[in-house]
Amino acid sequence: TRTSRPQRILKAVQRKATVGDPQSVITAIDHFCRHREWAMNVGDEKGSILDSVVNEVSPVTVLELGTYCGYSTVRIARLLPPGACVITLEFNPDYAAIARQVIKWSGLEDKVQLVEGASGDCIPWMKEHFGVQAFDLVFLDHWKERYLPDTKLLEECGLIQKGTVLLADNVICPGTPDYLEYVRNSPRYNSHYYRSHLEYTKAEDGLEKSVFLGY
Ligand SMILES: Cc1ncnc2c1ncn2[C@@H]1O[C@H](/C=C/CNC(=O)c2cc(-c3ccc(F)cc3)cc(O)c2O)[C@@H](O)[C@H]1O
Ligand SMILES: [Mg+2]
Repeated sequence: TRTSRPQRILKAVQRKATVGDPQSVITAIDHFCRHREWAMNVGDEKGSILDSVVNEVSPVTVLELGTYCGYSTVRIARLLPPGACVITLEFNPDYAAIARQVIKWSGLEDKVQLVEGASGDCIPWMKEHFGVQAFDLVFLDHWKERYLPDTKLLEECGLIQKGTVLLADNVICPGTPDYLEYVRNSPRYNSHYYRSHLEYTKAEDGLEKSVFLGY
């Protein structure tokens, strides 16, 4: 096919959503992915759980690993008060370009810093480049085998401190067994599994919320 799936998702947003209205962007993507073409957005069901965790944490600085088309970036940013922001990492330049347009369409560009690069390369620069002390919330939704190494890297860089909340997508499907084992068995995390479904399907999936308890 001439266009990519992310390009078709952006077209659906430009056709169906209202500029400056984040909810209409979310609704347009969910409708397209449910009725036209499945895509790996966190989706509406798990997205509502993400919303509730964002509202509970009311974070000032959020880190998202894996922007893709920016669907969860918009979900998170729309709930942030003035002065709060989400830094989202994406190493695929084509996806990053689409996500920038989706985020712009939603009118939330002032609350979002999209960084093009691999998480393993960017995380060590977070403090220096963005003046981040520690993240209040980290949403993990990138390559599943990167969840654990990046969590350890965030710990080593002092970007996870007492009270930081990690929220991980897809802990059942596709699954992140080594990450789950780590956060569930570590005495330094308090973990909770939110049972749900794989986006736009009836398959089981869920989000794991892990609160760092400090050293
Ligand atoms: C180290 C590094 N640094 C920066 N960006 C990175 C990065 N590693 C990946 N990225 C970026 O993040 C997104 C990748 C997301 C990976 N997500 C999934 O694979 C995924 C898959 C499913 C799924 C479930 C059942 C199926 F049958 C098929 C697929 C559902 C999901 O929700 C997923 O998230 C993508 O935009 C990629 O470029
Ligand atoms: Mg996912």
